[in-house]
Amino acid sequence: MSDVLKKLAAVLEARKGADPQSSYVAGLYAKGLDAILKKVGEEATETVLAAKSGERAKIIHETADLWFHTLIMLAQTGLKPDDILTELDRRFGVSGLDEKASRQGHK
Ligand SMILES: N=c1c2ncn([C@@H]3O[C@H](COP(=O)(O)OP(=O)(O)OP(=O)(O)O)[C@@H](O)[C@H]3O)c2ncn1[C@@H]1O[C@H](COP(=O)(O)O)[C@@H](O)[C@H]1O
Repeated sequence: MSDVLKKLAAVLEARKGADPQSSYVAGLYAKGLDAILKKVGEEATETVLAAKSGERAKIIHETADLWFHTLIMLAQTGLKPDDILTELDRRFGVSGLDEKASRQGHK
């Protein structure tokens, strides 16, 4: 799968030292965690409405906005996408689905 999450997370880290006037992300950091969480909440609502509309392009656009703002939230709280991917990977392993998937792959 694409490593865009990792690349984007690196850009978001770099924006921590940027002028808030020069960058949307730096501007959000400057406003603080509450402002970031407000955006996450708004984007989550917009994603739900998009899914209800059933419009594929809208769902993709709003989910991208939600993921993007979630990545900013993670950066602000000292976390990286890998922390979440590791947790999902662990759950996948616990469910036994990875073993089943690899067995099917070897059929
Ligand atoms: N992926 C994104 C991205 N997705 C969404 N957005 C911004 O997130 C905001 C989404 O807010 P809304 O949907 O509410 O739309 P809006 O009404 O225009 O925004 P608001 O006025 O409500 O803030 C918009 O301003 C978008 O421009 C993004 N801004 C930046 N990026 C990436 O982040 C990187 C760093 O961005 P800068 O910090 O701006 O350089 C860039 O290189 C891009 O790759």
